[in-house]
Amino acid sequence: MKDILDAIQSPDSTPADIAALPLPESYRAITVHKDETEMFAGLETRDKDPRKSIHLDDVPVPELGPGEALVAVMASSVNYNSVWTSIFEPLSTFGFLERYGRVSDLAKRHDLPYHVIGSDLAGVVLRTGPGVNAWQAGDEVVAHCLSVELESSDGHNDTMLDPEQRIWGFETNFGGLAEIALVKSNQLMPKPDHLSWEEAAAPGLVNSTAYRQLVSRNGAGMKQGDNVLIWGASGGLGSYATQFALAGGANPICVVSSPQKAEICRAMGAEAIIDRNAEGYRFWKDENTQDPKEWKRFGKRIRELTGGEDIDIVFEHPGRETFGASVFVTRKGGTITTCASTSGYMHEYDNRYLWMSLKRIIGSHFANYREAWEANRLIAKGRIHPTLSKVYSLEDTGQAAYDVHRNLHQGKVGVLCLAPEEGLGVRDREKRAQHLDAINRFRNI
Ligand SMILES: C/C=C/C(=O)SCCNC(=O)CCNC(=O)[C@H](O)C(C)(C)COP(=O)(O)OP(=O)(O)OC[C@H]1O[C@@H](n2cnc3c(N)ncnc32)[C@H](O)[C@@H]1OP(=O)(O)O
Ligand SMILES: NC(=O)C1=CN([C@@H]2O[C@H](COP(=O)(O)OP(=O)(O)OC[C@H]3O[C@@H](n4cnc5c(N)ncnc54)[C@H](OP(=O)(O)O)[C@@H]3O)[C@@H](O)[C@H]2O)C=CC1
Repeated sequence: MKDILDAIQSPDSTPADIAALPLPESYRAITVHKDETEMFAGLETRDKDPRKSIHLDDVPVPELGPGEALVAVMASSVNYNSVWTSIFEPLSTFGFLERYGRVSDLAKRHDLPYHVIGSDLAGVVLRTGPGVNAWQAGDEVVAHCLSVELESSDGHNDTMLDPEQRIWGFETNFGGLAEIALVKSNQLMPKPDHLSWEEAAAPGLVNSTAYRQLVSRNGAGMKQGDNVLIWGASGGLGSYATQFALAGGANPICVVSSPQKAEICRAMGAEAIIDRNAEGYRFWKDENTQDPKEWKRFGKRIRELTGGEDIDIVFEHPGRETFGASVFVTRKGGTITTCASTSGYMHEYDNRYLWMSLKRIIGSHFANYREAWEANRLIAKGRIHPTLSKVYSLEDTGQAAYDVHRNLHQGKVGVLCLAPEEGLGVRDREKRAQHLDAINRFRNI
């Protein structure tokens, strides 16, 4: 692995040099173990500790198949899906690997007693499989996390609709929180050249998801002037949704839970900010009963911030706790677009406010190939910026996942895999200098 790192870091290395490097037999990877899926049985969700289930193991390098690439991972990032994997909720991800393993002989590689997790990477292509022409050894890349087979016509207009659609590193094995990752070559995209490895690895999953959910016609199709309510506006998804709203001429109404997070939103350029903690909204009176008076108080606050207007688009992901309020505060004909249910997936809302006011709920999930590419292009052009706050070593990934699970983090949390330190991998210093403040906005808060 040292030879690989030396070659990547040497300015004299050619693609042929990288292609000629022998692959190691094994590599260090963040895993969860199949024989531990019951380890948290009986505990409350918040008490399930990713530091106990996440391991750093030496695992064999997987066989490379047609249309695939092996990538030396310089840096990765923690996504909430790795938190779900590590607490075995809502399902153990080993069920996904078993199901994938039944698809073909090649897919059987993924069905193992350990799961190498992680759905983001920035790194360097080491090897490509038969049929890969667009990428070669030595290319500096990021990878989006959409894995599809594309053998059914269902996915030919929108690759997210492929019946064999999976999230790499969550529903497949050999993910990005590791020194080497296995991807389909169609997941590869050029690494933004003004960013370091860890900055480039941070946006992928959440930026692409926010792009489809908010901007794309497959999601809410946001337009100029829209009032967009963004839950968790300084979190992983929200920090990109806020940037898309601002860059697209919309008006983000940012919901956060602390003065520091409010300050981050202000620094991004948002003006309408609600501190849900300071204002003490309690949308649920008890576990089974919502309080419409609280929805109204929340809606009144939104009207104060918008000069009397209601919400055109709600960017939803907290789920059960907020969904009733989200449906209520949306304007006539408006849209609630949801990609998750962090606080619980059995939602409850007053349907009269949906049908009588002709509102729409749109389900959104990651992004198709093209949307992921467009979202990455905006990062590469310096129109949207990474929101990296803190960087951990591969050894400390369990702690990084714990921080995200406990909502102790800001924006995105990075992980160094092969990169020996932060700040490496920047190729275009001039472009970087133009955007330096924005790139560092979330750092060390
Ligand atoms: C990019 C990052 C993203 C994120 O972070 S997202 C957040 C993390 N992700 C999650 O939390 C999602 C985790 N996934 C899940 O919870 C589950 O993945 C689903 C609930 C989405 C699906 O459940 P399942 O059990 O995997 O599949 P079924 O579709 O419920 O299939 C079970 C059986 O039900 C049958 N079935 C499905 N639809 C119908 C129908 N319309 N009518 C009759 N039967 C149906 C199937 O065929 C199958 O059957 P048979 O067990 O016999 O094979
Ligand atoms: N379907 C898909 O493609 C994707 C789904 N997801 C899912 O989306 C969810 C969020 O992911 P991500 O943004 O990366 O996570 P983060 O934890 O980084 O951010 C989520 C933010 O939501 C806010 N929040 C959390 N709980 C609540 C609550 N009960 N009520 C109101 N606000 C809350 C918090 O902000 P604050 O405390 O400041 O209010 C938090 O910072 C996860 O469940 C994840 O699995 C993520 C990416 C893709």
